[in-house]
Amino acid sequence: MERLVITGGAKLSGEVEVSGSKNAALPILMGCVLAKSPVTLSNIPHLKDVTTSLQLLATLGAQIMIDERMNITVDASELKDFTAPFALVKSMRASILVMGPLLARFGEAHVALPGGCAIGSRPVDIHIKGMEAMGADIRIEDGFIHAKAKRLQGADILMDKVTVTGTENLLMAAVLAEGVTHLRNAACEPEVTDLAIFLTKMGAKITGIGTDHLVIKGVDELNGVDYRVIPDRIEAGTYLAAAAVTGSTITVSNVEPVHLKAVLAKFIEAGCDISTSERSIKIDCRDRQLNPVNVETQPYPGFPTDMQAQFLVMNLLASGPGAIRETIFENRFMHVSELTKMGAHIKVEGNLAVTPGQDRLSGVTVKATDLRASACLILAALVAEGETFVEQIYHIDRGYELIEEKFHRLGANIQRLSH
Ligand SMILES: CC(=O)N[C@H]1[C@@H](OP(=O)(O)OP(=O)(O)OC[C@H]2O[C@@H](n3ccc(=O)[nH]c3=O)[C@H](O)[C@@H]2O)O[C@H](CO)[C@@H](O)[C@@H]1O
Ligand SMILES: C=C(OP(=O)(O)O)C(=O)O
Repeated sequence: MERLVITGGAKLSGEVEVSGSKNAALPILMGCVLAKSPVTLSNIPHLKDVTTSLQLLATLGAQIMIDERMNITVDASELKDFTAPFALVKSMRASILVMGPLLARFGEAHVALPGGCAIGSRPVDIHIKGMEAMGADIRIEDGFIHAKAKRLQGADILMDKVTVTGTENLLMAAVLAEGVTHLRNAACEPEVTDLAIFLTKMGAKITGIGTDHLVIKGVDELNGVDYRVIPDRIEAGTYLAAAAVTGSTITVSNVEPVHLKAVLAKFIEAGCDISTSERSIKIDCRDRQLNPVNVETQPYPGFPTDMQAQFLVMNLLASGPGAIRETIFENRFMHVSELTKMGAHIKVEGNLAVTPGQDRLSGVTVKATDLRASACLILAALVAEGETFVEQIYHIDRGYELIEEKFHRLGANIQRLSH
């Protein structure tokens, strides 16, 4: 079992380049199923979830080619299978995103039900209801969602909750449907927008991109394109938080600062100096103690739930009491018990995590429980006294490309151990 060992206390410096966005790459990879000719994607991060997506596409019969610059070509012109097996869906919930494209183009999809995940129950009822509203016949049997439709029909869909993958799945279903679809209360995350722009380049007719009301006029077919995926705003935010907790100054490059507006506002409130240029963000937190901040997670453009764990570590080390309220997922404080092992004082009441503020943590052995929990344990380890061993790091490999190399280049004392 691989694990990370981190010796705390090093200051960070220099520049780190952010990889392509996981949460944009995954729906766009699934969106390749919609095209009659090959799609070539660049800035795709080298991550476990991307490998799983490519395995899924290959299982369906797509041809995959990867060139020496890591551009990925997906040729889904002829697919022979419409089933997403449990083995793949269980390791990556985003596999559900193959349902909309398969149903829209081939009239058939069989997708294993995604299991309960560490951060909450994460149902897919909104995806299913939306596709039913578009005329799909859906049955759940033997742990699979079986969906069929002659041709999906445009519909007026008001989603009960703001759901990122729900919006993406229904958007991909709608682009080849007959007639006009309205997706109301749609998620506005930059990753949804990136998918919509990608689909538009393939020939889809979508208006309202970037708003909570998407209007899609179905077309008969979509064609392959070359497309570059946006940078990962959560990876960028994680490195900025690492600089904040270690009292360092670093520059994060290949980033879209506008995607991090709510997050940057909280860094500034925490007392960090932030300066942005078109594609980079510089943070300077030298010679100061962080101010505590109050954070409430919200759909975009609000503060992202995927940055909540990292800000909890910032609050831990702040000069006074701070509070983090998680409103998106009902069980996203799994990192709290691991941080407590490191000497953290955190009181959780329902969806609120309150920290009094403290100035030291101790290195121990901790377990990563989910992707962003693993990131926050690394941040805590960077400041802890002594060595911290982070176990179950397969979680982190789902979402952070070359994490120990990137941190090492910034000056952190971090190593991957294979035993
Ligand atoms: C691959 C990907 O893009 N993952 C992101 C996506 O997850 P994901 O798309 O799974 O998260 P959602 O936006 O769907 O979830 C938001 C809330 O809606 C609920 N819900 C969702 C769908 C549904 O059919 N019914 C329902 O009740 C969920 O349980 C949750 O409470 O958005 C989350 C919220 O920004 C991020 O944390 C994840 O990193
Ligand atoms: C929760 C996350 O991912 P996923 O939806 O793929 O589990 C995440 O990226 O923080």
